[in-house]
Amino acid sequence: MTTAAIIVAAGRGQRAGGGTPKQWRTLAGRRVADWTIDQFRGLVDHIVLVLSPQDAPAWEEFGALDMILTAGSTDRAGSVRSGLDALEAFGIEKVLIHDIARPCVSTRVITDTLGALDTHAAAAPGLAVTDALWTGDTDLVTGTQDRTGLYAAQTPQGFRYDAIAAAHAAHPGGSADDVEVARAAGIEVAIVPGDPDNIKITRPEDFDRAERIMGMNMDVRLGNGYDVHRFGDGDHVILCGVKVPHNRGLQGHSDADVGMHAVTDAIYGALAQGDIGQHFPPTDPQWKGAASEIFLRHAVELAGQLGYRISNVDCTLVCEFPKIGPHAHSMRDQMALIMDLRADQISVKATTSERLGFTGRGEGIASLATACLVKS
Ligand SMILES: Nc1ccn([C@@H]2O[C@H](COP(=O)(O)OP(=O)(O)OP(=O)(O)O)[C@@H](O)[C@H]2O)c(=O)n1
Ligand SMILES: C[C@](O)(CO)[C@H](O)COP(=O)(O)O
Repeated sequence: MTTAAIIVAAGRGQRAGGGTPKQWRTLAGRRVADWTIDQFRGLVDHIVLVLSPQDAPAWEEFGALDMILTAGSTDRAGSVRSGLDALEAFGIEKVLIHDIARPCVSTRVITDTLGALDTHAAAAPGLAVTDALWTGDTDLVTGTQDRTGLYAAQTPQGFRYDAIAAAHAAHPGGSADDVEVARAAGIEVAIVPGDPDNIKITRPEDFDRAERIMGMNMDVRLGNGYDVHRFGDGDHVILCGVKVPHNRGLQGHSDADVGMHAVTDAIYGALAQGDIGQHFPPTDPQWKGAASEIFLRHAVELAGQLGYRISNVDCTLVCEFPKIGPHAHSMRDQMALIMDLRADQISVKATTSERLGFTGRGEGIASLATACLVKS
């Protein structure tokens, strides 16, 4: 079934204060929007980001990524409708609708909601109300409200695409959420277990709460990689995916890209998934002369499959020659492309070993790398 997530991000975040709309403010080192969007990557086929026409930098930035962008409206329901319209030609069967302001949403909540659509026309996470409920007038309690059968509604709310698109088109407006729109059209909505951590950033103090939740749930992994290749005949070396002219070549079973091998091993190391030789044995003739980006792509894919996001990578090449400095930026950009990361998440640097040891004598090149992976 073709799936999509519509992430509504056109609100102005008035109640959160702070001047800048809450989705563009920083939470635990990254913008709220980045956390939220990343949670849906790999779980759905398409992501639609609904943006305000006022947020010009976001249009430019996210337009360069693999997302569908569309303009939101002055109310949430209008923004959702715009997201649904943007998906019209994509043959979507299941669609999730999520607030950008819920960055702590877990993979479990997303997959449960999506999974419930196998047997239900609509499903959404809800939390049974456990606190007593009062009615009040300014600072006085005026009564107690029966909490039986009451739930706090969360997102993502999931629907069969055709049904929710028709329901929104027919709705007069003024809905609290998409479940209300669906129910008004006679669609039955199943409740999947919500998550107390799936808070919506609404007021200023919610930023601290969300940061605490993220800190508690975050699994940060570090891995290191080390590799050496000796020089042999040749007129160039391949380092971090870039061909560098040199009076020697590097010897190896593959293309001997010592830098990329160290980075690949650092990722496998962080995942506790062995090393490059285990995944691509040097005894296997199919890897003879292979481009090392095959290995790096595999490690990156494995990280994604295991639910990790690569936060950053740092790679150091150790050699007297060739000089790395003039090529370091191209190496960084090439690895960013292969790993689908931003350039500022990758560092490629070099050092000599002061003419000491095998690298100092020009017998080969060594490389060290560190990778930081995060699961939240
Ligand atoms: N015209 C709107 C209003 C809201 N939203 C989105 O709907 C979600 C939930 O709304 P809310 O928390 O009310 O966000 P804001 O409208 O931004 O906040 P406020 O009401 O405090 O201004 C948010 O992800 C928000 O960006 C939207 O896309 N378009
Ligand atoms: C859709 C929603 O997140 C469900 O809880 C919520 O209703 C939207 O936010 P608002 O604060 O009600 O605008």
